[in-house]
Amino acid sequence: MPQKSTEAYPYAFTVSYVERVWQHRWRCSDVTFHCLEGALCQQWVQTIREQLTALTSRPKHLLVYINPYGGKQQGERIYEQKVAPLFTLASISTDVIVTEHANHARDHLRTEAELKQYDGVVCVGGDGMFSEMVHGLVSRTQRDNGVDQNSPEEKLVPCTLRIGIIPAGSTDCICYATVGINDPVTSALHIIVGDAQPMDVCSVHHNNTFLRYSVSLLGYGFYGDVLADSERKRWMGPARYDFSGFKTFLTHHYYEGTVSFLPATDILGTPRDKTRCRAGYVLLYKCNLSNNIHNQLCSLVLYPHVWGWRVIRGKFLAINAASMSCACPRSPKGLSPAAHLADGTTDLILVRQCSRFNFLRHLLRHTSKYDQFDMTFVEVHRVRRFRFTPRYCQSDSELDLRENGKRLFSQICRDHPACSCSPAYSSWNCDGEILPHAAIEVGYVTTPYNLLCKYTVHSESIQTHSLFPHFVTLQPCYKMDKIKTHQSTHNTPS
Ligand SMILES: Nc1ncnc2c1ncn2[C@@H]1O[C@H](COP(=O)(O)OP(=O)(O)OP(=O)(O)O)[C@@H](O)[C@H]1O
Repeated sequence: MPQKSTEAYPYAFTVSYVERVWQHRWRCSDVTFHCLEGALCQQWVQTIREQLTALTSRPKHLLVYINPYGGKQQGERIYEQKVAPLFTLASISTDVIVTEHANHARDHLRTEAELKQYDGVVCVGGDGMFSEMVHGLVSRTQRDNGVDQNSPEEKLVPCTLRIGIIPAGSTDCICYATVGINDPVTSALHIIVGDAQPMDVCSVHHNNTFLRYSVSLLGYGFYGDVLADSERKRWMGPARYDFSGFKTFLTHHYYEGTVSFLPATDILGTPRDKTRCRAGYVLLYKCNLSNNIHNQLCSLVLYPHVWGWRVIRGKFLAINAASMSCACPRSPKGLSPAAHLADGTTDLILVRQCSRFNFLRHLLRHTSKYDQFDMTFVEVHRVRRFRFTPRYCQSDSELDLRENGKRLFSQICRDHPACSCSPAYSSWNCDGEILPHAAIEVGYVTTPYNLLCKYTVHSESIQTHSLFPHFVTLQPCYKMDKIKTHQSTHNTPS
């Protein structure tokens, strides 16, 4: 600000706000307002403070878990340098726990954490850390409410606490699919402004025993085999996924079994919709419905009339259940581009036995804008529940798919000599973890918690550099000589 104006308006205050700088990337900017009178300045500060305090959706106290070993092992640095300063600016107090071992966050949330004192729980890490938090929080909520987690018939009780994720992992698919970008600052700003997005969770069972929750991808066949192989090659770092992916593609194993599912027949959207919705239901985007109508529609689809179970037997290269789009930087539209985050369904994608060339075409569709499901050997169903039973039933001694891959393979070939090329079982990849059973039942897809993030639905209509009505924080009222000078901005409260 020119020296003359500074003298004319000696009082000032600075407002920080969130700015969209490029597509889904957000940044914090600030603007300084200059006043003639100290009292007027103080009045402005006071009023804006009151407005900010009245915003109940914003978190004030957060519990933060940092995985120091996720991704490129930058979790602590990312938090200290990029996230903590923003939380401080927004007057958010935090309790920070740097995890010391796998499942530290899960067990702490499940048993010790004093959850009542927090407005949300945030993890700094990848999808594995996020899954730990989901397991800790959802398990604790079900236990506190007397829900039997082992029963696939039971619907999950919602958690009151919200969950946030700061991307610091290898793939960060959940962050990408919900925020639209893997950027720690953008995620921190979504958390600060209190954006929240309900999310579906599937509970996975075997013989009426709870195995795990899934929020993104349950994959048998191709994605299970890729994960199982890549786990044995951890020493290769992130390159292991490419290596194992290529190897699994070449082996081209198919698996026989029976898929039974309960179709979600009464909902309006389908997995082949062209439009995208990251806020629960597609009509919000298509017809610009008001939030009220959107909420009514969401509750409508949560209490549906359901038709009977359908059964499909066959030989499958892949069976995938996508509870969200599963978009990631490599597959910007994801495995099921039109999947909704919170409509109580999952998109069940069946890829039947086909030639390698056709399977390659199918995989390449994940990276293109063309319809993923427009192939004769691919079918997709929006379902509320499903089961899978492999053709050759397992005995319990054969179940340790994680560690005994080779032993299992030879055992299977012994037991099933007709099988000369494909093993009888694959593994289930459940959000990046291998399940110990091939026969599974997925309970009702429910929406038990809110994610502190949001993939803005009307993104196309918002101009870059637009000012969001979210004041992040307010600097105190200073005399002009105490604040930093902003040459480019000159705002004067009237
Ligand atoms: N202190 C720790 N030491 C070892 N392992 C940990 C620790 N804290 C968390 N973990 C485990 O590390 C696993 C991987 O972490 P995370 O998901 O953060 O990173 P990633 O696997 O690199 O990323 P992504 O899941 O996005 O590919 C998690 O399953 C978690 O259980």
